[in-house]
Amino acid sequence: MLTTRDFNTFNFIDFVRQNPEKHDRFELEIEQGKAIFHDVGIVEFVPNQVSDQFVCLSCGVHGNETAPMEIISDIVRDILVGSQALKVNLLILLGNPKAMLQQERFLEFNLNRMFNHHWKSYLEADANCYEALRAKRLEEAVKDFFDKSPADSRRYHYDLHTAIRASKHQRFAIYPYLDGREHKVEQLAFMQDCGVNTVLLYHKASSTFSYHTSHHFKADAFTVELGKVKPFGQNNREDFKQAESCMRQLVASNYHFNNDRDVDDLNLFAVKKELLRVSDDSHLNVDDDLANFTEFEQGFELLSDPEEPYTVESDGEAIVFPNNKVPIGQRMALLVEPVSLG
Ligand SMILES: O=C(O)CCC(=O)N[C@@H](CCC(=O)O)C(=O)O
Ligand SMILES: [Zn+2]
Repeated sequence: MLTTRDFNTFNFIDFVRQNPEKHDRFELEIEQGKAIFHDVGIVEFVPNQVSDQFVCLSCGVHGNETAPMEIISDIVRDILVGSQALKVNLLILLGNPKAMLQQERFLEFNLNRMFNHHWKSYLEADANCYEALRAKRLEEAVKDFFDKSPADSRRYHYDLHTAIRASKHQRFAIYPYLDGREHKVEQLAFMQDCGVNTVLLYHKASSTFSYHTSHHFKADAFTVELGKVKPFGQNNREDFKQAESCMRQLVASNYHFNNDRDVDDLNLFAVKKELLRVSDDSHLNVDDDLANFTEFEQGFELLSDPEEPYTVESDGEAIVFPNNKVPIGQRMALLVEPVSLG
């Protein structure tokens, strides 16, 4: 149990490390409101003054993506201490505690392919599947949180990640499919302010966390890739300064979303095609360390497969998230092309 004395030295990552399985729910009165420790890696902050903003910040959905966890841990400590203003309803999530303990992307299955209720089929196959149980728990947590938000309130979810490999665009975000709703200039401008100069517009429903909250709660949601995967303690926090500062402004209700902003400098891409593993023989003909957004020339056989190979159709098609180590049926890469806002 925590006491006020511990706040200055509180480290959210260590706290999760010490209680990776389960802990009882407990509440703390803090100067700025209330902190509710619902479960492992699930903390809600309720500000003293009623707010119509409901912000969810998640990190560690992949256990080896350490920089966002370090940032969120510092924000949690500073709210507890009182040096970070708390003016919004805030839900903090550390996605995959057990994978975090091992600094692995996941234990058995990719947690970020289990949202939008996809965990159900994994639980049917194995009732103890850790990642499926965790996806279910995280879905409950965001539901309980956003269900408290009145219809006319603002809901946000930024799911913070780092990518496996380098990227031609150092920071980029995925704007999940909006089921026909319009992309918001204010959100793209927020990404720009976070130091994210590239946004990928997703083309269909998916099983990611950001699509889940966007779809079910109409949250303004993004998966944000803030840099490259590194072990704990080896992240250069300067590289993440802009994003951290924007998240802190959001929590303090000091960030002003503006739909009149100019986002012409942003690189926008749309998904042209998802390359799926269709058989054991599916193989991407790229180096493991190929940078995200690398472009290819027409005619290059990018994906070899006896049944469904893929040859680049036009110059300039670029690849994002290439991964030869995914199970059959999952995406091996995204093929993207530049677009402008319609
Ligand atoms: O670097 C990689 O190959 C993967 C980085 C990562 O974890 N990306 C997310 C993107 C989620 C989305 O499409 O919104 C993921 O693959 O889960
Ligand atoms: Zn990730």
